[in-house]
Amino acid sequence: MAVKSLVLTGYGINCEMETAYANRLAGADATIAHINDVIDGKYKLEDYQILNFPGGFSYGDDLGSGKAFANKVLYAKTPKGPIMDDIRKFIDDGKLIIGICNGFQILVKMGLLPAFDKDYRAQTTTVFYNDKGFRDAWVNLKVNPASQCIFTKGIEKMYLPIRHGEGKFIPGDKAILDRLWKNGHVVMQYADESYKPSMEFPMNPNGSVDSIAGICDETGRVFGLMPHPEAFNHIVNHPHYTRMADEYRRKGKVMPEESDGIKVWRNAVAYAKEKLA
Ligand SMILES: NC(=O)CC[C@H](N)C(=O)O
Repeated sequence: MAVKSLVLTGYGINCEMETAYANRLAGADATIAHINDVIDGKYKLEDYQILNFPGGFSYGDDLGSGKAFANKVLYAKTPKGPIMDDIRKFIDDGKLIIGICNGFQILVKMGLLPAFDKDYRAQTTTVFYNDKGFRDAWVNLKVNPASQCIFTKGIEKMYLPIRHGEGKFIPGDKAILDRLWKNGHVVMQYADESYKPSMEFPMNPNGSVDSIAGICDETGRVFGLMPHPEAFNHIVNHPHYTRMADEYRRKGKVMPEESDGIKVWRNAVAYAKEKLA
C-alpha cells in the first residue's frame, strides 16, 4: 500500500518543500496542497493517511504565530461541511497528524493538541514569545519514554534545528501540566549536552515550561513540536558534518546518511502501512 501524505501550505508557510521531501525519503507519496484548495474540496483528507502542518510564518504571525491559520481551519467549510468534521474523522479513522513549529503553534491554538478527552476545539495550552527573542540554533532533545507518540517510537534522543520567536510552551495551569505528564502527552524536552532535560538557556531556547519541546494527543497519532525534523533530512545538514565525516574517514568507517529527522516519518509510514493498509 502506498502511504499518502498531505503537506499543507498557505500564506506564509515556508517549510512545505522540505516536509514533503522528508515524507518521500521515508517512503510516503507526498502531495503539497494549499489549505484553500483543501477547503474548496480539490483535495480530500480522506484520501490521505498522514497530514502535515509545516513551519513558517502563516499570515505573517498576525494575532500571534499560528492563530489566524488555526481560526481558518476551525471555522472553514468545505463543500461537504465544516473541515473540522473531516479532521475529526481523520483522527477517528486512526490516521496521523504532525505539526512542526508554525504547524505546532496552529495545532495548539486550534486545540487539536493536546485535545484532552478528544475535545479538538478546547485550547488548554499555548506557545508564547521566547524569553530571549527569536532563536535560530540546533538543540538536544530527550524523548519521553512514557509518551505514546507514534512518531518518536524507538527514538531516545534527537539533535534538531529550531528557528522561531514564539516557541515558549505554556500549559493553561498546573492541573493541565500534571495531566500532560500523567497521560503521556509530553513527547520531548530540550536537553543539555548529555541529553538531560535543562531549563538553562540556550539549552532551553525559549523558556518553555518543564522545557517541553513537543506534545501528542492521547492516541499518540497527533504530534506537534517546535524543532524542525524535516530540516535535518540528511547527514550533510548536521552543523558539524565536516568534522564528523573526517572522524569516520580516519576510522575507515562508512558514515550513515540517515538523519534524526527522517526517523519521525519512517515511524509514521511504518504505522500507516501496518494499521491503515
Ligand atoms: N520556523 C517557524 O515555523 C517559525 C514559527 C513562527 N513564525 C515563530 O517565529 O515562532
